[in-house]
Amino acid sequence: MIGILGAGAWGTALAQVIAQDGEPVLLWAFEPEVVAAINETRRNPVYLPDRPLSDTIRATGDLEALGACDLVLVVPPAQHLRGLLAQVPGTAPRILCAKGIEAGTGMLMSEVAAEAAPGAPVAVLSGPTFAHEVADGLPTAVTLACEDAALGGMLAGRIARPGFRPYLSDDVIGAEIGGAVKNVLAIACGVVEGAGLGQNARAALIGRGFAEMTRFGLARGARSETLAGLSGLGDLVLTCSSVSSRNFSLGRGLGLGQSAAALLADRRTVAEGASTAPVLEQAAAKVGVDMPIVSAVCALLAGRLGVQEVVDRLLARPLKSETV
Ligand SMILES: NC(=O)c1ccc[n+]([C@@H]2O[C@H](COP(=O)([O-])OP(=O)(O)OC[C@H]3O[C@@H](n4cnc5c(N)ncnc54)[C@H](O)[C@@H]3O)[C@@H](O)[C@H]2O)c1
Ligand SMILES: O=P(O)(O)OC[C@H](O)CO
Repeated sequence: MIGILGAGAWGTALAQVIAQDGEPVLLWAFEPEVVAAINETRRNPVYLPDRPLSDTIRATGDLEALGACDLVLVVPPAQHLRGLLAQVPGTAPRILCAKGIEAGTGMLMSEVAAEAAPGAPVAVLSGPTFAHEVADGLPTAVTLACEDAALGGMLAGRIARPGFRPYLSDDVIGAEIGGAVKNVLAIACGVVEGAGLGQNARAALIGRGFAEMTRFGLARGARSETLAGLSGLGDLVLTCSSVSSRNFSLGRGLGLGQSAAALLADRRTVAEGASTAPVLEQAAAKVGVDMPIVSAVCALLAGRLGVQEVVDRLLARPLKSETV
């Protein structure tokens, strides 16, 4: 049986994909009301409303119950991954689906998992995947990265479905960096939208943001073809183009003049870029990588600079070569 840790929009959508052919899925939810709603109404009204769920999905609030699963998809917000994963017994493979960098440690999710769940092999699932589209069965392709090619192939076979196509990679760090960095860049693109800076500016941010992602990724040992693939450029384009992205929507609010504190207060859904941005800025400085767009997002989120100041500063930087 496949277990899923986290019944937000993404964990619930993944449960629905996997259960579509009748495979049993055990879905752990943090909130008791979500557990009850899924089991009693076949819906997740909090995080994925209006999508009927398969009868073979059973929800639980007991993390230890995931120990009975032969594969666990790990889908909580990045900042909760360590504490939750440490409570799941056993050494069954874990597929890490959260996109972010841990605050305080600067660790990628695979590095956190190595500490929190030693002995359990890990893979990373990342790519352009709006949960509501996946839950609706629309065609989706993802990167599934695993250092052990044989295990990766086995895991791909376990989760592939007719409309859900994993592409294999052995570049775990590359897949993680693409997913974490694009969330921060999506905030920047949302700012462009909210402030009415135009489509040229949005395309420039995607292009130069990808240069930042590539510089940082290469410095951390990622491969350029991974960053140019589904989990990097693919997800960057998706998330920088639509208010379906929570990160883009957060940026749009900043661009409209709202404060980050007001935008982040009381929200139940996660915008991972907000917590990843400052730790990414620190991690980049540590490896000597310049990430001016990421730094601009940090300044906006912290309220140190306004939108116009950030734009002026980015445009006033010394002229330079386009190459990464
Ligand atoms: N939603 C998507 O389209 C999507 C797609 C791909 C990847 N992801 C990634 O998946 C991860 C989960 O995102 P999501 O969209 O499913 O979440 P969500 O925004 O839909 O829901 C928030 C989640 O946080 C959990 N949560 C809140 N407080 C908690 C606490 N104190 N302890 C533990 N859990 C708590 C909730 O139970 C819920 O599962 C993120 O890293 C996100 O970047 C999301
Ligand atoms: O809504 P966002 O910004 O968290 O993006 C969701 C997914 O990561 C898109 O691939």
